[in-house]
Amino acid sequence: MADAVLGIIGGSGIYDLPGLENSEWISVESPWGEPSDQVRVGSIEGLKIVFLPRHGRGHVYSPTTINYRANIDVMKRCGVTDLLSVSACGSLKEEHAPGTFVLVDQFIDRTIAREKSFFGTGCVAHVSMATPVSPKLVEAVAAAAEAEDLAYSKGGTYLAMEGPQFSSLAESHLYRTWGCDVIGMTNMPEAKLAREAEICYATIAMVTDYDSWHPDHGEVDIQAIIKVLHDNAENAQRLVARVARDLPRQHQSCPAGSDTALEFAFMTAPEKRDPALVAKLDAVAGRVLNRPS
Ligand SMILES: CSC[C@H]1O[C@H](OP(=O)(O)O)[C@H](O)[C@@H]1O
Ligand SMILES: Nc1ncnc2[nH]cnc12
Repeated sequence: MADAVLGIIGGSGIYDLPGLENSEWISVESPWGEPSDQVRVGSIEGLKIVFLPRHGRGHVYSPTTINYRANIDVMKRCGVTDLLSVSACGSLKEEHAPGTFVLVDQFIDRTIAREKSFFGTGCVAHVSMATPVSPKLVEAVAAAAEAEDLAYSKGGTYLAMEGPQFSSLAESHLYRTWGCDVIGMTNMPEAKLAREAEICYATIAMVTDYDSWHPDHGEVDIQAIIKVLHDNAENAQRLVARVARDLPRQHQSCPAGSDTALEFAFMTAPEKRDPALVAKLDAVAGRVLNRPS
C-alpha cells in the first residue's frame, strides 16, 4: 500500500489551514483549467497534507463557477489518496442544530450547470456512486470528533442544489420529505469527480442554519451563517488536525472501492480513444489508461 496523503478542501469560511509543518502555497497546473487557488502543501506529524480553499482565498468562485475538475485533478497530481471536504450546510432536520458536524454518507445531486465528469466522447467510463463516501475515512473523522469532544452525527444525506440563491420554502419542505439531512451547493459534482479520480472522499458538513423550513427560525440569513462559520472555524480546524494526527500512514484500501473505481469502468475501445482526452486524463486515470498491456 502507498503512503497516505490527506487532501482537505476548505469550504466557506475556511480559506487556510494553520498548524501545518513546513508548509508553502504552491501553484499546480491542470489540463482541466484553473483550480480555485494555489494549494498549501505541508505535513502534520509526518503525514503529507494538501489544502485547497474551494472558493479561492477571498471567496472568488461561486458554487457554479468553481472548476471542480481542475480542483480534483490538482489533488490527484499532489498524490492525495484521502480527501476531506469541509463544507457549510443548512440543516433539514431538527436534530442537526447549527454547530453540529454531520458526517454524511449519501448525496442527492440536483445541480444542473456544472461539468460532472472527466470522461466523455472518445473516452467513456462509468463508475459506481452507490457508496459515495469512504467508510474508513468517515470512521477516522468520527473517532477524531469523539476524541476532540465535538458534536457530530454519523450518516445522513446531503442534497446538493445549484444555488447561489437559497431554497424556496416549498423546495426546503420537499427535500425534507425525501429524508435529506443537510443541504449545500458544492459537494456535487466534487464527490463524483473524486470517485472518478480514485480518491477516497468524505464530507464534514458543518451546519450553519435551518434552511428555510423551520417554523422557529427565520429565512436563511448570510450574516447569521457567517457568524456560525466564524464561531466554528476553530472547531473544524481542530477536527481536521486530529484526523491528520491519527490517520494511518499507509493508505488503507477502501471498502467502497474508491481506489479501484476505474479498474473495469472504461467502455471505449482502446483504438477508438481520443488521444487528446487520454492525455488530459494522465493524473486522474493514468493508473489504468497508461498501464503497459
Ligand atoms: C456561505 S453559505 C453558502 C455556501 O456555503 C457552502 O459552501 P461550501 O460547501 O464550500 O462550504 C454552500 O454550499 C454554499 O456554497
Ligand atoms: N441553507 C443552505 N442551503 C444551501 N447551502 C447552504 N450553505 C449553508 N447553508 C445553506
